[in-house]
Amino acid sequence: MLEIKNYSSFILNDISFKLEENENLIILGQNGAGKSTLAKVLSNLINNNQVFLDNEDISSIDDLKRAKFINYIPPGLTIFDEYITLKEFLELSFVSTVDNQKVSNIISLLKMEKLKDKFCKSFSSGEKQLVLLASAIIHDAKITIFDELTANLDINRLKDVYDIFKSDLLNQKIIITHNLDLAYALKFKILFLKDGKIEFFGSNEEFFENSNLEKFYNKSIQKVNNHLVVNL
Ligand SMILES: Nc1ncnc2c1ncn2[C@@H]1O[C@H](COP(=O)(O)OP(=O)(O)OP(=O)(O)O)[C@@H](O)[C@H]1O
Repeated sequence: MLEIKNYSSFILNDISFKLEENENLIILGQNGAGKSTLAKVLSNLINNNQVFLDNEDISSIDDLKRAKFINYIPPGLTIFDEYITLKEFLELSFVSTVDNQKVSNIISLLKMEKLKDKFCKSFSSGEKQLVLLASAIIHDAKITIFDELTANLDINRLKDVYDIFKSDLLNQKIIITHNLDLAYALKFKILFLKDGKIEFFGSNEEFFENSNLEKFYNKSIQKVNNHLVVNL
């Protein structure tokens, strides 16, 4: 169980919520609402004493154990080594012993065989996001937080990632996204942030009722015959 209690800062305002074991969450909200900041608080990249994993303050857990518990995947891949290949990068993603078979399996799962021995620095933005996903699967944390993982993916890749999110390949997931079709299709619980405050925390079904869509997105999106329609 993951819990945050009364967290406030100059960006976030009195944040409290609880996620049960293996309950997945989607975090929505406008640009600058505080989604990435909340993710960094939850993973203790922004140090605090208000986040608890199974009632244990995560700031008191040693770094290695915390890395196994919660993994924050940033929106972009930062590569410090110009000459690191995909295969080498993934080998570094293991928290403990490297399993080369697992690396090969993930590379074929994500259809990245052609990139295996190429330098990550040369990858396109979508490919870099797939590297981040592959790394998260290998890392295999109890909770993985994805910050805009799908922003640069084509529709086929988006479907692949959707299938992975729906599968048991990863444990508990927290997904920050601006893609409402993805959020709607995943059916995970929703947290909506506005100006650093939680405006909604509840079921996917309730969030995507037309009355809530109007409240949170004005008239720019509507549900018609169970499909989301954007009005630009
Ligand atoms: N280190 C910082 N110092 C000062 N202000 C910051 C810092 N980090 C974030 N902010 C501000 O806090 C607000 C929330 O930022 P955050 O990145 O959490 O938003 P977000 O909801 O993830 O936005 P987006 O959807 O655009 O990625 C923004 O106005 C941002 O400028």
